[in-house]
Amino acid sequence: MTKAISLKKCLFSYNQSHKLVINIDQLDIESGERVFLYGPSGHGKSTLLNLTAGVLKANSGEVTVLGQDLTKLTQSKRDHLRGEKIGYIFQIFNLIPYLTVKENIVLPCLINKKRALEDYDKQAEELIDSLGLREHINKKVTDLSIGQQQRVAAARALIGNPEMIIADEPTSALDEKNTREFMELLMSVWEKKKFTLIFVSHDERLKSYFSRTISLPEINHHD
Ligand SMILES: Nc1ncnc2c1ncn2[C@@H]1O[C@H](COP(=O)(O)OP(=O)(O)OP(=O)(O)O)[C@@H](O)[C@H]1O
Repeated sequence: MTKAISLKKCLFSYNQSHKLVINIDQLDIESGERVFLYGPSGHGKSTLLNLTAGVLKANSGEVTVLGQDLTKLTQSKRDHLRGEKIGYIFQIFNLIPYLTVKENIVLPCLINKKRALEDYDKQAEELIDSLGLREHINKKVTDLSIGQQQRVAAARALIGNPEMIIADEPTSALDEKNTREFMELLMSVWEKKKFTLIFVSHDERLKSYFSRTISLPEINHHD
């Protein structure tokens, strides 16, 4: 199996002279793995996701993501890699309020050519069906419930078949029923596409959906 993510002796602090927020000796995630990353607040979960998505750059060490060492790439090359190969689902959904459900979903294809498959319109339609959004397709996203909005955000992350999906506490605004529905839909799409899935939550009950659990306090020896 090839590695989707490999961190070696990775150190990161928000300010060079201040405390280490990330101090990870080794972390490997295989392509196609579904990984549940959990840990209490402040243990660096979002920081680690931002390092693997190339939003942040490690102070030292190696952060190899989808075959490229991000510590050796410029900000703009890291941005390109993220736009082409990584779908990000946020805690706050970051949808564009004045666009419809479908317009929000196809946005990555308009911004990034490599995400724009020839049949991206067809794929948007398929995701709309898979995620139970058919009756809402032409509504503005602000007219949707919170659970529905998070499914739009998931479809937007999934369009264009990114190799990796990073989800940062995507269920934290959802109630129990919507959380269950969201998890089941995300897993049913994973069954079809087998992308690498890195899912962060402080809610340990969700770990049963994943093939591996990583406890951040066990691997991150931060200050
Ligand atoms: N932009 C920033 N500038 C300086 N320090 C930051 C910044 N973002 C986070 N931190 C600090 O880095 C540490 C890790 O934060 P991070 O958000 O990665 O943790 P987390 O595990 O995701 O927490 P939560 O579960 O509360 O979201 C915290 O001590 C936090 O205060």
